[in-house]
Amino acid sequence: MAPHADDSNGFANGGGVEVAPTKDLFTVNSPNVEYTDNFIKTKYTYRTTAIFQNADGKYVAAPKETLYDFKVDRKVPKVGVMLVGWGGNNGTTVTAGIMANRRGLVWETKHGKRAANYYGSVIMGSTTKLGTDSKSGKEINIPFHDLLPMVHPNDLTIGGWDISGMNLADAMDRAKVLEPSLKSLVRKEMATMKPLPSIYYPDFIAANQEERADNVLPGTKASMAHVEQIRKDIQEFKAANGLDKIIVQWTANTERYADILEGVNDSAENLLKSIEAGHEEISPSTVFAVACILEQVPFINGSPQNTFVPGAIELAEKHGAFIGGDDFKSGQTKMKSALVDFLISAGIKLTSIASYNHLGNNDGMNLSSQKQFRSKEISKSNVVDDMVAANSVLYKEGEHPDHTVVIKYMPAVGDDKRALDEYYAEIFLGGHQTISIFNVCEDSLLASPLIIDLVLVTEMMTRIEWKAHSADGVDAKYAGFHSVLSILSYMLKAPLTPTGTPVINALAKQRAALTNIFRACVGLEPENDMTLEHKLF
Ligand SMILES: NC(=O)c1ccc[n+]([C@@H]2O[C@H](COP(=O)([O-])OP(=O)(O)OC[C@H]3O[C@@H](n4cnc5c(N)ncnc54)[C@H](O)[C@@H]3O)[C@@H](O)[C@H]2O)c1
Ligand SMILES: O=P([O-])([O-])O[C@@H]1[C@@H](O)[C@H](O)[C@@H](O)[C@H](O)[C@@H]1O
Repeated sequence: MAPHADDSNGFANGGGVEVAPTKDLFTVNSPNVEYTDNFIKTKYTYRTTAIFQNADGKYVAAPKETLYDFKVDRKVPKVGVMLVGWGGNNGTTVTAGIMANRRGLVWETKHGKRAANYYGSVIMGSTTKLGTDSKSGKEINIPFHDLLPMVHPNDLTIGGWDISGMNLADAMDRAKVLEPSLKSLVRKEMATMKPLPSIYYPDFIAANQEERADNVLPGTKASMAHVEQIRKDIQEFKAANGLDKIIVQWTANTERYADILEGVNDSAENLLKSIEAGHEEISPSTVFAVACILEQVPFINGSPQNTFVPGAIELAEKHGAFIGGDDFKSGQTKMKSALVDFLISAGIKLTSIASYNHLGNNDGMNLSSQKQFRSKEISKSNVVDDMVAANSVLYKEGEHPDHTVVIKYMPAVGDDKRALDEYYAEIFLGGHQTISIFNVCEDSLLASPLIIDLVLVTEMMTRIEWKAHSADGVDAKYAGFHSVLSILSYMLKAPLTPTGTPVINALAKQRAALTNIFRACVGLEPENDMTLEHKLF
């Protein structure tokens, strides 16, 4: 059914004039949803449960309703993605992958023909339940990408920076990720792509990376000149390609953690002063983040280091710029966040997690250096904290499973990481359950779809605004979501959240948050899977 035109208070009155149906896969017929040529406007009742504790310590639960107005810009812009570390395994793989999809390529492998796809992308490869068929009662599921007017990855323009000046065809060969038959089909176009020179502060990544650093800007410490050069690169890339919007992602090497120093990077003002002064504790990734924030371009960190020092977060909030991170959640950890959620929510007391992997790509070589490994060890270890803390039946205050993370560099296996995990748990009457998993992850083929999802969701968030709904029609101003995009957590190992807010790592909860926030933007209730229509008759 086509939507209705709005009435005086800006929302459909259910009896207005029909407007032309949109080209979207679906429309929502509701008095709380209005479609115009440019916007979807919804009046949304956000229902939660407020908990109070009375004098004798008992909880009192009270349903709570908060009214919001959401506004979605339906115009899909022309979007550019600039990758820091473009010449790496992920960067070359995601570039070739989008190229292959755009051209509908099919190539020969030893297992027969293979066609380009977006498997592993939650936005492009999964579906979401829209609702229940009013006649048959069957679930109606739609491609996740159709839930909101999102950019299509085939339409993305890709560029970026690398400390290695190798063109993307040669870098693709260096990465050793893709089949030769596929590489031959994209080689010509990839060879025309050359990363922009980048900033390189040797102390932040492993010394074994030095030999590829032949494409660097002058200076080995932070400087405003570096910030301005990155901003200029962004502006020129946007203009040269006729783009409406740019998203920047860090898929460069894992850096060591930066020390959080009072007066240096603890506030926006101090961080800018420190960059001006060339302080040696400011990392390349933080300089990129500052440049993007000042350029009002979203910056996403796909690596585990603490790019977003307190000063960077404050700067983003001050400028209303989007940031997100940290560390793509591609294989071993993604599985962990689902398995731990299953075990603990099933009342099984997980007591030990051993996560070992070895890999032979350049990332693995960089991680063979202890300081860079430590960044990864942190992001891979914290992923169970919320699930353990939520279950006081199994775990006493402060109690948690043993958890060890080991990563070894074994050049022979290249990008095909071998992950060996053991989950050991206590079960009924003193029994034990041991789950051992051997998992070969082709790391870059798992991470590249996440790079795409992070771009699509981040870009969509730049077109969503909200305000508190006021019944008396007082026109509060629309605003964007908080600068720290915690909605991205499904794609990330160590989700960055607004200061003081909880970190959710449980994979199902992360996906539900993404789904239901997008559903709210078209005026639909959260999916709860109660299916009472199939239980009460
Ligand atoms: N592939 C995965 O499964 C996966 C999963 C989670 C996180 N990550 C993270 O993503 C990042 C990239 O992974 P990868 O496998 O592509 O690594 P890679 O080593 O193949 O690529 C990193 C690229 O970054 C470049 N680089 C390093 N410092 C730079 C700088 N200051 N500016 C610009 N370029 C710079 C390197 O030259 C290299 O080309 C790593 O930090 C890795 O930990 C990867
Ligand atoms: O996402 P995930 O498979 O848990 O973690 C991976 C690690 O196991 C791997 O050693 C590292 O090189 C990748 O960058 C990635 O972080």
